[in-house]
Amino acid sequence: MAIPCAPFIASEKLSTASAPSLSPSPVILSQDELKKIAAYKAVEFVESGMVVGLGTGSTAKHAVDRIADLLQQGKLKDIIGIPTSKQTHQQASSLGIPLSDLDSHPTLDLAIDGADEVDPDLNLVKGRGGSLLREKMIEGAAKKFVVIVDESKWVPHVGASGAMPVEVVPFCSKFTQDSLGKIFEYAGCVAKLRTLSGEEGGEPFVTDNGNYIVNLFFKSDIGDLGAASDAIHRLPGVIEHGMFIGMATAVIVAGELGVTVKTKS
Ligand SMILES: O=C(CO)[C@H](O)[C@H](O)COP(=O)(O)O
Repeated sequence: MAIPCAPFIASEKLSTASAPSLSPSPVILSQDELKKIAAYKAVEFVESGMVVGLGTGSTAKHAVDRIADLLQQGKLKDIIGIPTSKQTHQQASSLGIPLSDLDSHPTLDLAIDGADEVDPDLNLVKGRGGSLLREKMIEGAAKKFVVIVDESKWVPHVGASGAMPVEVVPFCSKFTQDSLGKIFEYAGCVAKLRTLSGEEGGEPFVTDNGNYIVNLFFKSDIGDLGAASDAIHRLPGVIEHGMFIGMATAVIVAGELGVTVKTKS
């Protein structure tokens, strides 16, 4: 594994400014504080001169803020950020991070992003924020992809905690939705078009690329992820799915007991 792990201490204690020194009662950190801790740890991997993929979502937002702070303090220089969504583009440009894209920078040194699920093999579900296509393109082009999560994202298998999103073309999306459901009938799949309101029949959510999202909900483990991925890709109406199989170089997990880094063995 190329990623250096020395800066990480497995189960390292979290430092909390507000923790009373001799108090036996534990300090309960909010989920957002845990996300921030994981994000700040990941930014320790960013070095001056790097081209860095900037993820999307509430965890990645902390990493973008941190990179901007370090640039402002002069502790980082000459960073080029590649944003994975319009939302992140907006955040990073408002903070003064120089930005580019994959056309101009086809190889990234590092990408940092959150995830919706992480399984024991470090396979991910991403895209519940709707940005899975750009995330997969950009993070797939990175030499190292560091995933930042709080401990609630650990799952025993992909799809265990909720939706696995699939980006589809708007043309006859009902047909594609039904076809996706049929592929995973064996796992009790329910396929639902993502709507702005979250209500069935509502106005569809539209991605940054002008497409729709079909959320797949599984009642049981879908099994072989490679086979599942191939089956989804064979459907012509599909653009991309939210399973990030074997893509993570490292996963930084912040929990009540500390920060751990998981790498593929
Ligand atoms: O894949 C994503 C967006 O498309 C996000 O990384 C994922 O949804 C995690 O979000 P958060 O950090 O807000 O929990």
